[in-house]
Amino acid sequence: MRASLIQIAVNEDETVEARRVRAAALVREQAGADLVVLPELWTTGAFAYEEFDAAAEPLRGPTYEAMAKAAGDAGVWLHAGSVPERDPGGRIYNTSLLFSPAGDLAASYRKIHRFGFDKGEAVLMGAGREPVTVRLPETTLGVATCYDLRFPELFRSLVDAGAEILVVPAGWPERRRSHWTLLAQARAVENQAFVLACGTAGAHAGVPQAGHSIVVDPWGEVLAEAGADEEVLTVEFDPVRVARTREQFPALKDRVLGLDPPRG
Ligand SMILES: O=C(O)CCC(=O)C(=O)O
Repeated sequence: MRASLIQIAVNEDETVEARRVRAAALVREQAGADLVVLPELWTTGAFAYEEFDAAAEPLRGPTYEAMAKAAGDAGVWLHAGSVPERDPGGRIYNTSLLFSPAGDLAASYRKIHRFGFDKGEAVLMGAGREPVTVRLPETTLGVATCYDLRFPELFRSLVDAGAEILVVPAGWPERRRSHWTLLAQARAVENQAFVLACGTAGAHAGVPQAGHSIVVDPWGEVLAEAGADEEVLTVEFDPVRVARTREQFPALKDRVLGLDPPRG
């Protein structure tokens, strides 16, 4: 399986529309890949809180249209990253869009864990409730978005639903880059799954982005890692390695569920 992670730069000197056109062209250039991944909120930038309202679009809005066409033109499975989605009631969600190689919507996922504590995304956006997996011909993807990476129980639920490849678009800040790398490896090791984590480059709203998109195998080894700047990270791997790793080192089978509450 060949995957391309498009670590696009999100800078304020480019309009949303210009970046959308550029992202679609970058997706088309990946024809021949099986899976292409874009980062979180790459139209506005994950920290451009003041832009969310103006840039919010319906699920089937301009980003949907551009990405559906690009996936179909390239003939790839496309995780198109996330957009600020405005639902019919006016609420905004951080929603990921996934397309099949025919350009059809295969799934959408509303980010469950919103970042910002008592400000930013956490107050401006609604929270998703439903973990999402997507069945591909040879494997199953489980999806999560940025801050979700800190919540292992979400990833366990994806693995329980059959996920072998965990795809994590993000807009992770440079300031916590060490957490990004560490958590991507931890989610891969504990779930014995591939992790494909695609971040943004550049800087917006005064927040330099970490870049360093990363692909980790089910043994926790880093297969590929991007630098800080805009880059397409391409990697080949065999999803069968997930089943092999889980057979050869069957730690997932040793889970003890439904423990008593702690005493003390
Ligand atoms: O958890 C972090 O450190 C970064 C999270 C984040 O930036 C986000 O979810 O948008």
